[in-house]
Amino acid sequence: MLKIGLTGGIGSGKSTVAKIFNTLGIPTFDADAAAKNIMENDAKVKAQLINAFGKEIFAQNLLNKKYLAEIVFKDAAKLKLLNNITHPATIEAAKNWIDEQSTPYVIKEAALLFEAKSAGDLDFIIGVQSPIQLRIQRAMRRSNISEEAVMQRIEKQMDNDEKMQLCDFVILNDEQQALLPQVLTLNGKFVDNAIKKS
Ligand SMILES: CC(C)(COP(=O)(O)OP(=O)(O)OC[C@H]1O[C@@H](n2cnc3c(N)ncnc32)[C@H](O)[C@@H]1O)[C@@H](O)C(=O)NCCC(=O)NCCS
Ligand SMILES: Nc1ncnc2c1ncn2[C@@H]1O[C@H](COP(=O)(O)OP(=O)(O)OP(=O)(O)O)[C@@H](O)[C@H]1O
Repeated sequence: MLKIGLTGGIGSGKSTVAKIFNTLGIPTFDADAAAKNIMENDAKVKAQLINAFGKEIFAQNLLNKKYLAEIVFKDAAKLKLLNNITHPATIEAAKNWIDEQSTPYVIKEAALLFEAKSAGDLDFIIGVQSPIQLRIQRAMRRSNISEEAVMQRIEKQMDNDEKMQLCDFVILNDEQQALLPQVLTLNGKFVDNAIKKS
């Protein structure tokens, strides 16, 4: 089975592209959602988080995302501490999930594939590219945060041009080019490749 990574900066449209693959019957793993699930439900991770950031980051067992985001995206050392707690468990969850799938290929969607050094296990990586102004507007609207807060996150991610150069394929999500034909072309390539590999 082929393992395909799907990455891109904040607001680039990764989840939107992942949904299209999903409608074609391709299973997709969402690393952001998995990380949140682990943070709220894995007792060991939860204890490490409380130890690092205080019990205030949980309210009635739910992660107070706004509060935690305000702490970590302002402070590189605290973000590193958070990443060191969440990334190994999320990478492990992705591996376990991939082992359970049986389609010709699967998609792992993660904003930080390269930053978290989890790209090595994948056969191909798709990057989703969007103009920076669109990304900022989408992220502001989607998460109800300020432009400054979006910029703080962008500064913590790998330079976008560098990220796209590391990808095998790039999908352009500029709201001019249609996404579906781009996804269908890649789907054809991956199915062919999976057949050759088997
Ligand atoms: C800090 C948290 C609580 C903020 O939650 P919030 O709902 O506001 O954002 P969400 O998780 O939906 O992320 C939105 C986008 O922010 C960016 N982002 C998230 N975490 C990080 C990070 N550690 N470093 C850089 N950018 C990040 C990504 O582009 C992501 O797609 C949350 O992002 C988190 O728990 N992050 C740590 C886990 C993690 O690394 N997730 C990403 C796995 S790829
Ligand atoms: N082509 C598009 N046309 C219209 N809206 C779009 C398009 N692509 C993305 N969006 C919107 O922009 C927002 C961000 O998109 P999406 O969640 O897919 O990005 P993402 O890369 O997964 O973001 P993040 O890293 O911030 O989680 C969403 O509200 C989505 O509906």
